[in-house]
Amino acid sequence: MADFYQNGIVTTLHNLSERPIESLEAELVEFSKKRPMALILPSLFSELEGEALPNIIEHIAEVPYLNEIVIGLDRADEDQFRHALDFFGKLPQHHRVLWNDGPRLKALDDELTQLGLAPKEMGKGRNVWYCMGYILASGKSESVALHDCDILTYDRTLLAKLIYPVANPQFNYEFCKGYYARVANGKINGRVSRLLVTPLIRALQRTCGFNEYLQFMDSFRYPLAGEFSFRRDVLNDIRIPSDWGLEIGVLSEMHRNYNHNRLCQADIARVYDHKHQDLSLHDDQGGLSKMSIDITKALFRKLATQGHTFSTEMFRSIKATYFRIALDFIETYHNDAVMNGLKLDIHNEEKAVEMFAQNIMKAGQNFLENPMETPFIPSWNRVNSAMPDVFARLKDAVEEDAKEFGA
Ligand SMILES: O=C(O)[C@H](O)COP(=O)(O)O
Repeated sequence: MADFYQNGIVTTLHNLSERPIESLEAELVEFSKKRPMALILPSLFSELEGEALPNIIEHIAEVPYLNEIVIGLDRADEDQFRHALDFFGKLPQHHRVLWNDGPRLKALDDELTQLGLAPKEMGKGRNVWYCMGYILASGKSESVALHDCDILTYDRTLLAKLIYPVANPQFNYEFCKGYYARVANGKINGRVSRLLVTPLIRALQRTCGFNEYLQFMDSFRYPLAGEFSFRRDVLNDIRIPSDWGLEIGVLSEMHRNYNHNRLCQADIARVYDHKHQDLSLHDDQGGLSKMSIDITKALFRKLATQGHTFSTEMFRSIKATYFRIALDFIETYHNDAVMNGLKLDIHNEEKAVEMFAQNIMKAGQNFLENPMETPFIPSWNRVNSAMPDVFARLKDAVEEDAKEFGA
């Protein structure tokens, strides 16, 4: 039986019973009358050809409570977009595919670039941002869930549990973050979450002194989960990073905009596995190496907005403190694995920690050299005030694409 502890400052909604999916969904269908629901799927074209997404779509096709599905499609040419329309055409729910590389959405993006309002980097953050804009533009949904398209262990229970906290009209949550055990195929995964994020937050708590934001971040059981849900009004004011700091950035924005009692996390899956990226030991522009630098910079930036000052010496002591804590964590994870009959390769874990430690210095140096650099995409409120017809235009572009390229 799962635990029921509330160890952090954010409410945790656990999996305390094996509640049948039919019973959860029956409730969600009732909720949807008061709070219509949407799902955002940020996807790469390559994921349509992978192992995970076809199964995800089969499951979603069975979901009875969704009012709309918004798919953000990245890295697709015209033929691939046509194929994507066909692929997602299996969904019986109302859905739209945002062809982010198509001429219509590109033209809008170019205009936003001229106003200095477009995302500066390609990637998931940009994709999610346009999907959020589309949800605001369509104005049809009140509660919105978002999850990755590379989940190998997908089951529609994940979606039901993810959206439930923001869908139940008796609950007051504005935002819910998903969590799950990252154990699959006899191994403990989640290298960046386990070996960078948690030990770095603990190291920052030691070096920067008590900080409520760090306590807040430490409350999340899986801070890098790509699954979260929110009420529609969250979308107006959120600023999201376009780099790998997306998940951390979303949590930081929730901390800035809402009281803790409006936020929660929920246990959404018994098992979870996704596509694993390379550690990328020798190239800090790719894989988990780039991810770790972006995440570390996101944490430094947020602390700087809270009045913390940083210097090379400070980063050195953060790195040393991190390193000690992370090595102790490896022992903890190892013992946990052994007791459960799982595998944990200590050598690989230490290699990852050594690289993350170096990347903390790189992120720090980068922060000192470019203190004003920000990967944040402007909020939709700001974009709407600079371009008052932006929502109508975004919606029209998507509709026109659907008309022109659909079957
Ligand atoms: O969640 C994480 O820590 C990263 O996405 C890496 O996950 P992995 O180690 O399971 O590939």
